[in-house]
Amino acid sequence: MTGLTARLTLSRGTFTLDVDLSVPAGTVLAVLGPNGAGKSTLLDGLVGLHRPDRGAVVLGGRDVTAVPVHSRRIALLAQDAMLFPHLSVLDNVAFAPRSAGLGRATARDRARHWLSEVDAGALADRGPAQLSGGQAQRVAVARALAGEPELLLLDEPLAALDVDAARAVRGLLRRVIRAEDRCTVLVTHDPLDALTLADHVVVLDAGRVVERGPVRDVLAAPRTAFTARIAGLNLVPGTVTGAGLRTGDGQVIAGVAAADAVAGQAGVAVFPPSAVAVFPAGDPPGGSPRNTVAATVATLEPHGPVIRLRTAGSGWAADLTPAAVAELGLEPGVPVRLAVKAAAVTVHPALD
Ligand SMILES: Nc1ncnc2c1ncn2[C@@H]1O[C@H](COP(=O)(O)OP(=O)(O)OP(=O)(O)O)[C@@H](O)[C@H]1O
Repeated sequence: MTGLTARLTLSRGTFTLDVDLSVPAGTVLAVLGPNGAGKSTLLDGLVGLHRPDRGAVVLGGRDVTAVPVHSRRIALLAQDAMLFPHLSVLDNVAFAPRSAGLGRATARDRARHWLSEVDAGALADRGPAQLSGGQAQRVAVARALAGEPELLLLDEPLAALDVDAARAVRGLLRRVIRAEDRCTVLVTHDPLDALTLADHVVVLDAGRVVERGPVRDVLAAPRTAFTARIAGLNLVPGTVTGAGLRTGDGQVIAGVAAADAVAGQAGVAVFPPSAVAVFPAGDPPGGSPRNTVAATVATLEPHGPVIRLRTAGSGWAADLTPAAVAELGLEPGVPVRLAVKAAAVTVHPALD
């Protein structure tokens, strides 16, 4: 197969990473996971900074497991641009083709091409110290691509940028990272990056892949609490019933079952915080059929234009307007009743 296939078992102290993945050429795989899940360790294993205890990294049909880092045709774009401070922007970008043996003039031509691809042609003669964070990251993208890697690794490439610069570089990456003869692995904390940049996603937890699939499928129907949280969704585990789901403590949540949910088997009820209404404690809401649960406000945090309330007890999240927060007198410790309409809840089979 062209593209990347990797089976890696490698240890770091008491931590073990044990994953297999494949990234067809021309596609982008996002890697999501909580802190300490093993995302950096995975990248180190792919780059060759860490020899696996077992397994193999096969890139474009070549087994590169024993190939030194610099000969693997892999480029890494990290959170910080890490440009060489003593070289001009142009020579930073020309560095990889120079290292690959191209003459100075040809390498510079290629660097100019990539700088223009990332809309940074006008920066060619500047030094790295004269660039904004967003400009430096643009140049770093050009530098990564100028080496014509078979595998491009992106390690939280937008994490150090402010919102506007992140948006611009995300758009740029969308435009340039996909190429027929290259595959890309993107490590990110942001589901938006996965949604906008990647075809497939794997979710790592404690060194193992706990979810994988097309990005939209995984984020729309997360099967683990971590994915539900980063996708911004509520997720309640339990057992699938004819009418929805029964939780471990006997609560029944009415919902719409996905086609592959089987009554009696493990499942998860999934619903967005925007579908959760908040009422004063003990005030049962009327109207259409709703699931209600007693809870206590744990945190209130701005989430775009709304306030995201998280509760202790049920752990559900709800989105409210600042006016509603004021009107209900919500603050940590206040008891509330949460309600979600059955029609807003979908029940999916769980992994285990
Ligand atoms: N040099 C090391 N020696 C021993 N253990 C390590 C070393 N580096 C990392 N670890 C451990 O390996 C595990 C995975 O770490 P890793 O950095 O790969 O996670 P991550 O998913 O990239 O986390 P983050 O999102 O915080 O960057 C963690 O438990 C970490 O403590």
